[in-house]
Amino acid sequence: MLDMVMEMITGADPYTLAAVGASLIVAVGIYYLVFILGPAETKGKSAVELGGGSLAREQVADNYKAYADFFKKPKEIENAKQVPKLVDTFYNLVTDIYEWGWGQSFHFSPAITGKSHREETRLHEEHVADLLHIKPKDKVLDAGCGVGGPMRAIAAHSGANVVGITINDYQVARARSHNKKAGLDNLCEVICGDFLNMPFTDNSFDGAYSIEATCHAPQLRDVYAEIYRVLKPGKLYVTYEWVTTPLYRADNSEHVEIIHGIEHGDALPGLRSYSQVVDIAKDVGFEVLEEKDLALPPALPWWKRLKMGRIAYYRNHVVIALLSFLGVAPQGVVDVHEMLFKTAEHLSRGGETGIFTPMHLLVCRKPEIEQ
Ligand SMILES: C=C(CC[C@@H](C)[C@H]1CC[C@H]2C3=CC[C@H]4[C@H](C)[C@@H](O)CC[C@]4(C)[C@H]3CC[C@]12C)C(C)C
Ligand SMILES: C[S@@+](CC[C@H](N)C(=O)[O-])C[C@H]1O[C@@H](n2cnc3c(N)ncnc32)[C@H](O)[C@@H]1O
Repeated sequence: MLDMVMEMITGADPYTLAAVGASLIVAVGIYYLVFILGPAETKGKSAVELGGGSLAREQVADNYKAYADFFKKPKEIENAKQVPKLVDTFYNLVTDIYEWGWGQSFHFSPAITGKSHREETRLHEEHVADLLHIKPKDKVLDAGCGVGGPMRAIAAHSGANVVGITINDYQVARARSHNKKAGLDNLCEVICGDFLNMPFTDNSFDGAYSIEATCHAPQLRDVYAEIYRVLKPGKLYVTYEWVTTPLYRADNSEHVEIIHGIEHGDALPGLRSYSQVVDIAKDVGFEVLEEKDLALPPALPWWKRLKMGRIAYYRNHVVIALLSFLGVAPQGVVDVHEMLFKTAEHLSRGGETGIFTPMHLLVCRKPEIEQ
């Protein structure tokens, strides 16, 4: 075999040799970009597998257009009833890219010196379990569970049974497969449904949490009321909320532009302020035991990783554009990636200016005796 190759090489004219050499270099370069260098953090997804979730590949471009048009003016969304459907579309479009470029937990965490992104994420998730005081055999709700990164950490840390709900059926399939691989499918269950109208009986959970998910609700009151309904009296609900902080000024055009950019790139029907979320929690009947922006010092910037990743995102963009050009990735994925690229910029600016936080903590209790 080797003899044959040597003969081909020594017998070939210099032009053929140069062409073969150049093709080899390009092929090795593409392989290196896509498979070796890969994304910022590869977690069970490779670039060649990027798709549109439950959408057929030819539907991706049109769905992106429908999404982008709908969330153009988030604060003026006329038909709030359509929001969950468009949020579902959003997660069909972004779930693969999130897993590929971020990991299995779709949220931010305070940076911690000397800790990896994975460790910071796990600690931020275990904090929820600790605040809930949950124990083995408890039944806990994860409202807006994504592909289940937090549920696995919380189940493993506490031994409790976690039931997750997400509007997106592609995420259900991903979460179930990850649960099985992690050997946690005995503790973690995932269903597809709307957290504004959950298929669970009243007073049936020993605890509930939501991590960076209720911001997708057109009316926060509706999701809080549902969580209140399914919680047993005396039990706790912990949430990490996306909100504007006291530093946000509605008459500052830069602030307005940043918040609008965050809403548009993250399927949000209008961000709420930190004080609104507390008022709404109290309004639906919760006692608010603790309220705190976990992003404030001494916590280190949650947006650090987002900002530091910029070079990797350029590289990801090249990889996605190439795969789309070759017909491997569906049409429209490049636009989705570009939208995420822009939202990363808006999120970082929201963090740097201090006008936005993705981790406004609320610890709420459903009273033993309802008022
Ligand atoms: C809570 C929500 C999602 C929070 C984050 C998990 C995601 C918000 C923005 C996302 C990303 C932005 C840039 C992408 C980058 C261009 C790409 O190359 C790799 C993936 C990103 C880093 C992506 C990863 C997930 C986010 C950080 C919302 C939606 C309420
Ligand atoms: C940013 S992801 C966070 C996922 C998960 N909490 C995590 O931290 O990895 C938001 C999640 O909320 C879910 N979600 C949004 N609106 C929903 C709705 N109306 N009903 C159920 N889930 C919803 C999305 O499907 C997604 O899983």
